[in-house]
Amino acid sequence: MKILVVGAGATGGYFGALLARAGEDVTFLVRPARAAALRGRGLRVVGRDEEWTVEPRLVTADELREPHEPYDLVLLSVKSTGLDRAIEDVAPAVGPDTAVIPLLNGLAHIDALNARFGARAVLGGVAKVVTTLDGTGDIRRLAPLAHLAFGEQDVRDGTVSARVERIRKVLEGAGIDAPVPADVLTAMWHKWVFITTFGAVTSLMRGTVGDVYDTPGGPDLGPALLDETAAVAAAAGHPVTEEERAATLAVVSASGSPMVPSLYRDLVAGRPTEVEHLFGDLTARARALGVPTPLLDLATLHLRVHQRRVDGA
Ligand SMILES: NC(=O)C1=CN([C@@H]2O[C@H](COP(=O)(O)OP(=O)(O)OC[C@H]3O[C@@H](n4cnc5c(N)ncnc54)[C@H](OP(=O)(O)O)[C@@H]3O)[C@@H](O)[C@H]2O)C=CC1
Ligand SMILES: CC(C)(CO)C(=O)C(=O)O
Repeated sequence: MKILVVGAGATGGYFGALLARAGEDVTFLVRPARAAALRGRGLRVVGRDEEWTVEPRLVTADELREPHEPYDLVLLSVKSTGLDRAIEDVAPAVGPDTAVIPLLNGLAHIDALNARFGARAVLGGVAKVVTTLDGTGDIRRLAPLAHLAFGEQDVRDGTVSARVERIRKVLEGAGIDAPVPADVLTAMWHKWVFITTFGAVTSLMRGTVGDVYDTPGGPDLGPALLDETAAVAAAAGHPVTEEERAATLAVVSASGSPMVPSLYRDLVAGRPTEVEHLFGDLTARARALGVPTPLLDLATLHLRVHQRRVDGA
């Protein structure tokens, strides 16, 4: 299977490195600065008990415009802020039989991808990894998750298509946990509920889960935010199960927990965040559905003020 990973950052770099290490035919679409860094030191993954490097095959957008065989699978792993550019850059790689799996959190990218490539090409995807790019460009693995749930967008009953089965085998062969949910769009909604709850708790309070939870009044914030995010999902037709609710609460209600999401890491590092994709979109949908979300609105405003500063406005 010919695989193109768009972006060799925290998520794409990690999944792509696992696939390359397993001997799969993987190429990374990267921009020139990342290409130069990767040519110099390889694609290195470091974690608590691991340190390994693959020599990645690289292609830039200009090179991808040269004639080539279409790819079978594209893993799209850019941040939402780079989505429009990435869609244009990857377009020459997408042929009539190419499957595109996005790893982004949120949901709006599905519409953008459908509009550009047609809904048949685009699968839903939910990535659960805890990775970050460190100052040297290495992929730093912060927790032992390597999970990529995916499936056909129009399936609601867990039916596994032939191409999904083929892709699942390849992912699992590389050590990636690759379940096919009954309804991948619902799974994406539920990850969105989780990440906005977790993102709002930590970003609004500028602290880890433990910092917030261990402060008087702090334990109330996670459940209150989850009530709002889950209410939007339910109104949109994707109610969160009790089990998922409990799983999210367990993450945001943990004394001493050092956990933060990638959104928080971007915020405190002064980088752009995915505020519009994750929070702007969710609160707009809440308005349209008539669901009040005062805490989410506050988190959105907080992140927008940061974004305005980053943009130099
Ligand atoms: N980090 C995590 O633990 C998780 C993140 N996610 C989600 O995954 C998505 C990706 O996040 P993450 O991997 O952390 O982001 P990163 O910023 O670490 O990686 C994105 C990479 O995409 C590259 N890129 C951007 N535009 C292009 C382009 N046009 N062509 C080629 N490369 C491009 C960037 O490279 P350059 O150096 O050129 O800017 C960067 O290396 C987000 O939506 C995030 O919310 C989901 C689960 C976990
Ligand atoms: C919380 C986590 C790590 C789960 O995959 C995530 O999606 C993020 O940090 O953006």
